[in-house]
Amino acid sequence: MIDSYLTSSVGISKDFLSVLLCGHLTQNLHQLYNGGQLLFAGTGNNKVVNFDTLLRSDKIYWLDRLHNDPHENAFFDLVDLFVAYLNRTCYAGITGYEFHYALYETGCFYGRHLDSFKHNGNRAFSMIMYLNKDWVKADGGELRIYQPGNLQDIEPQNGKSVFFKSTELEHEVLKTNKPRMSITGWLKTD
Ligand SMILES: O=C(O)CCC(=O)C(=O)O
Ligand SMILES: [Fe+2]
Repeated sequence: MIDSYLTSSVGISKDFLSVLLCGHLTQNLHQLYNGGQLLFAGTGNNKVVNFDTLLRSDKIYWLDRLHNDPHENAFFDLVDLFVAYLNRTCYAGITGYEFHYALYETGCFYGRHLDSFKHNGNRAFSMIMYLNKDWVKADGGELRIYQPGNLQDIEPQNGKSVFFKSTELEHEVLKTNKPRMSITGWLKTD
């Protein structure tokens, strides 16, 4: 993931999460969704909310070690290893992170945006991991990344992870034709 990030500014790994862990996390996400625990991403915030609800229609739930969920914790263990490696080899200076599950219902999208705004200024890197078995092109829901003179469309296939600088790359999620699941997060600096 880091190699491809260094060559093209967009890191992609096909198997950052194992198939087994993807299965468990997908199950968690289904349970949270069926239990009504996923909430519209803008809900309950400050004035940023109005802007967000026009732009995005995904539902989210924040992961937390305090949930004591073995699979969420296995996920965080993996992120800890990745962050330690990134800090050691690239002097990235990451001191924290935040991750949420996301579910885009059929017809949902997330318009073109940058992840790092004033209100979440210390987001350094964006990471997205997809939890969608048997995703095909007709399902839509690509992550579209804008680089100067170049559009990159990434299909949200199971286990695939994407990594890029939050302050630099604008991106959007194209309309999905079936429910689309992921874990999205940010590596942060002080
Ligand atoms: O799910 C994706 O592919 C991207 C999500 C995203 O851009 C975000 O949550 O900020
Ligand atoms: Fe984003």
